[in-house]
Amino acid sequence: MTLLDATVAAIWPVDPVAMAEARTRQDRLTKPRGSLGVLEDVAVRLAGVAAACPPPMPSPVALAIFAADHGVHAQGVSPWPQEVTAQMVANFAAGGAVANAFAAQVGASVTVVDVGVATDLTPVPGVVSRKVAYGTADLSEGPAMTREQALEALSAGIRTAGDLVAAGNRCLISGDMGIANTTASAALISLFTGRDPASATGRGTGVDDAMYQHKIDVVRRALAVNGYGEAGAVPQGQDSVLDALAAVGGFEHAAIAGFILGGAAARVPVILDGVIAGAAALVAAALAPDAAGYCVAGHRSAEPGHAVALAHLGLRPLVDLELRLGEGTGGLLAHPLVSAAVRVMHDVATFDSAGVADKER
Ligand SMILES: Cc1cc2ncn([C@H]3O[C@H](COP(=O)(O)O)[C@@H](O)[C@H]3O)c2cc1C
Ligand SMILES: O=C(O)c1cccnc1
Repeated sequence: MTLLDATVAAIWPVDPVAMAEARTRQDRLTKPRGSLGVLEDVAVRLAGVAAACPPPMPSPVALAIFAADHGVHAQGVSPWPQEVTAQMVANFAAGGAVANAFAAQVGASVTVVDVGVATDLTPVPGVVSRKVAYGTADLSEGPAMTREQALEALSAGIRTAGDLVAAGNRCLISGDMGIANTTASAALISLFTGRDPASATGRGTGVDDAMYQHKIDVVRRALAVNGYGEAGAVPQGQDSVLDALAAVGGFEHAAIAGFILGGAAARVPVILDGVIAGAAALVAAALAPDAAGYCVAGHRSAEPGHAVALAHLGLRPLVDLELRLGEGTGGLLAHPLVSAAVRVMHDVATFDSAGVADKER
């Protein structure tokens, strides 16, 4: 049995009994019923994740940033040079990126994992090496990776989640770094939702109008060249899903999909970041439909494909601040909201215990 098979087999639906208990408890707390809006749903979901009411506080919390490079960069789909991936990895390890600042603000640890950066990062201290290859092949000319490589990158994510949970973490946040990865994200989202590439593709780090049209064409070509040009080709079954991921994904997408599966198998919530995480979550849910229940959508990115992915997954984003950075920044910002939602379940008195009169029925 592969690590992926064992992980998928360990994923159960979120617990309906704990969720019903949590919903009942919400209604007994000293507040008008439903007055905490979406936060009540978050608390109920976390009860289902942990199969416990109240659920444990989502801390300690760990961010994992998965970094990789993309052959499709050669098509001119990003205004930034590919070397920025490796340079930003060094920046994460040195504590100098926005993700580090937000992580410090919310008390999250930061783990940086090289799953496929195009340069040798072994000399960089503080980077975990789970490198599958030195970047993917160009997805607009053929498969970005082999099925074996996709499986290896998925396993890297599963192992990272397993290590972080074994170290005592009770909440995981996904992060990404990979110049040109919004192109692979668009291709995955288009492929797994059946939506046209034009509605799944965004401007990433800020391409101009001409480059944006070209980027949509590249995504279209990627789907066609890999045999997904026809509508209704949404993959079903593990081998088909792995082949689709291998065809148009990135190593960090595969790793984040594995990270989600690893969190779900351990009954630990995974707060998703932006469009890269959204694309990866589609892959995770295609491999194990129950995994989506373990995810909280941290935010909605400015990338149009992100909303498409979240709608397909049935996830409602908690924060909408027009962020378009990645790294885990949107997931980190949502963590205090998730914590507050759960703390309510622990700390707030019930009408009975506090002697507060309930409204007349
Ligand atoms: C300095 C810098 C820091 C970043 N941190 C995250 N990204 C984000 O932007 C990249 C995707 O955008 P595109 O597909 O347009 O290349 C990814 O690396 C993503 O993590 C960054 C990008 C840059 C330039
Ligand atoms: O949605 C994101 O996370 C995102 C958007 C643009 C560039 N990088 C990441």
